[in-house]
Amino acid sequence: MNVRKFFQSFRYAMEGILTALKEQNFKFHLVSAIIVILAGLLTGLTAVEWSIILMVIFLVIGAELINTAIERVVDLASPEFHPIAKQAKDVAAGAVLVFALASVIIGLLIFLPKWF
Ligand SMILES: Nc1ncnc2c1ncn2[C@@H]1O[C@H](COP(=O)(O)OP(=O)(O)OP(=O)(O)O)[C@@H](O)[C@H]1O
Repeated sequence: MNVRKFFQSFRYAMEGILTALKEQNFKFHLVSAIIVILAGLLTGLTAVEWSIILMVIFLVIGAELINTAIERVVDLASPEFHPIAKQAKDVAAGAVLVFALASVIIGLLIFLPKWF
């Protein structure tokens, strides 16, 4: 195993995350994640509940990263307006929305019984 190459790939992945950080939607997901983690700390969650909450947070952020990558590739391949380019971007955005909706439902299922 080439350790140097492994760490270089890690650095590139971190650069990708920093690039996506400039996206408004990515910032929104990060702030939401911080609020949910603070709410979890204040509420008190079991290990299983923390695992589920952290999993959905990372899934939404991962989906947003893939969405940003798709946006960039579409912009590169189709700088001019094209209906297929629109479909690609909108479907990718739809995927993030599906993950985000699932995370909201899961969050409510975990937090609401503890609060009320
Ligand atoms: N090259 C394109 N061809 C066709 N439709 C596009 C193209 N670029 C963006 N769109 C569409 O225009 C709408 C608005 O896109 P907008 O520019 O606000 O965001 P985005 O391009 O999807 O993301 P970002 O601005 O973060 O790169 C969306 O429905 C998107 O799919």
